[in-house]
Amino acid sequence: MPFDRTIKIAPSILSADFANFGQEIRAIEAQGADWVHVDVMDGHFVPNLTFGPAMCKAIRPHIKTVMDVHLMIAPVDPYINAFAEAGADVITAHVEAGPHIHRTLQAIRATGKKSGLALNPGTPAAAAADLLDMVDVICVMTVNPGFGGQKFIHSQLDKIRSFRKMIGDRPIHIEIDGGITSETAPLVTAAGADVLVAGSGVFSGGSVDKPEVYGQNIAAIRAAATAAQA
Ligand SMILES: O=C(CO)[C@H](O)[C@H](O)COP(=O)(O)O
Ligand SMILES: [Fe+2]
Repeated sequence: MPFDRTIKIAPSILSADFANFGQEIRAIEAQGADWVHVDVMDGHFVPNLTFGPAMCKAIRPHIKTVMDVHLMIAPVDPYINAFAEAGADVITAHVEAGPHIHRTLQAIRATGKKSGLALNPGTPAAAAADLLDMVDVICVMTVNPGFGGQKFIHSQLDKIRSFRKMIGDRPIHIEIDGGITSETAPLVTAAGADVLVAGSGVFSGGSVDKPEVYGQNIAAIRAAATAAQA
């Protein structure tokens, strides 16, 4: 996974057809997805339940790009090896998920995978300041985690700008998760983001029988994002 800051679109399969993940993943990749974002929820850290490592392992052979696993679970540490073995390329944990996030990031790095650190909307950028040497991806949540299709929280733009300054020229992606559309994409890339997760923004209106809609949605988000990139 070589580092560069060209805009990457990471469709979240939370908005895909759950009975058809293999075909859905092949469709979004054929239509231009750069990463595939997988939202793991435990019904405890967030008020929703989705997938575990077995599901990640089952979909892995369908992913040719990057498997970006967003863990919304607490505790995290007992499950890191399972998600690494399931084939994740990026494993992201939440700073709010426990008292020992530095240990969690060490454990992710020890698997040889890229480490991600996610922050809820109520958590300031400063919470990550002493962790940047342990992090490959900062994930700024622009919705409260737990559900797709929520409205973008504009107050997070200042946090993205703070991270852009804090990171400087370190090889750390700034990923934005929640409420990304072709309207909100330019706001976040102007503020400094380079990886854009989009669930409803990519999947709405399309299907495996109408994959060109995924392509149009991805292209519209990418064009708006790229034109505004800081
Ligand atoms: O982590 C998430 C929710 O907790 C999802 O990745 C995110 O909400 C994507 O969905 P949408 O683009 O529809 O907001
Ligand atoms: Fe996510």
